[in-house]
Amino acid sequence: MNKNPLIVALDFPDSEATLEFLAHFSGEQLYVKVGMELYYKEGPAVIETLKHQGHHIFLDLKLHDIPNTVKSAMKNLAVLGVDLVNVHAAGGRNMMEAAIEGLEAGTKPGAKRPSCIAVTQLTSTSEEMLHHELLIPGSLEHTVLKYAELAHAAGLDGIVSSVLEVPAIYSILPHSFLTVTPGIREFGAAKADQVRVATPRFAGESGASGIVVGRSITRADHPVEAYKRISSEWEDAVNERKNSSAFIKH
Ligand SMILES: O=C(O)c1cc(=O)[nH]c(=O)n1[C@@H]1O[C@H](COP(=O)(O)O)[C@@H](O)[C@H]1O
Repeated sequence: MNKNPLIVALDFPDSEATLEFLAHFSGEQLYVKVGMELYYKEGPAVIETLKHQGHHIFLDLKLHDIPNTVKSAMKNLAVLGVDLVNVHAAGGRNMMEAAIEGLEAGTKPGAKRPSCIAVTQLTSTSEEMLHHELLIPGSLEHTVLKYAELAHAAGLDGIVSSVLEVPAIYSILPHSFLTVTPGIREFGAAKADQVRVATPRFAGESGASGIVVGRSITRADHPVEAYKRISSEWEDAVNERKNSSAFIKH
């Protein structure tokens, strides 16, 4: 993953709507995320189109199945030549190891294997939901930390969590381990279905490796302005943090 990207979630119904949105950026190469909505409609063709336009791609299909199935599916995803893919850490260590094996098997000779990250607990999950619906006791942070440790032990490149858990993750894992954080909202903006949210500035101050931003940009009246405003808030905070004496280089 390139340094501290702002990843734009292309949560659109089809290629047409996606390309219409990207046209606002007049050829600028972005880091984009293709999720289930778009991929299940358009399949590999949309990945080809986005690659052709020069965008970096996070293919967010959140695999969660038995190890053998995940391994075979990841082999097929690696063939697409995307930059980043993901699984649910709740699938367990064997499943995450199988994901890496599949990606290695599917990566073309000489090409870089896609990075693979594990969703710890969705940013739409609250601690109350964790206890009463998922029946996981203890604090939400503790669960995220345990899943992050498991993902690290399985050889994954990082995790997805909310910004709120990032400092705790880096108290136990190296800074080379990626923390990709959705649930980003500008100050005062509506949370919608997200629970564990943070501003772009707080994400940068907390040491997140990257942020994922969807509706705040894709549904904005002026998407390019929203993108620029959010990315400069994020990048300024990242740079201030790196320049501060408290930042330890790993
Ligand atoms: O894996 C993800 O990208 C993801 C994990 C998570 O815990 N929470 C989460 O919101 N996401 C994705 O990040 C994006 C957030 O969208 P907005 O809430 O519109 O900014 C969506 O595409 C989600 O699918």
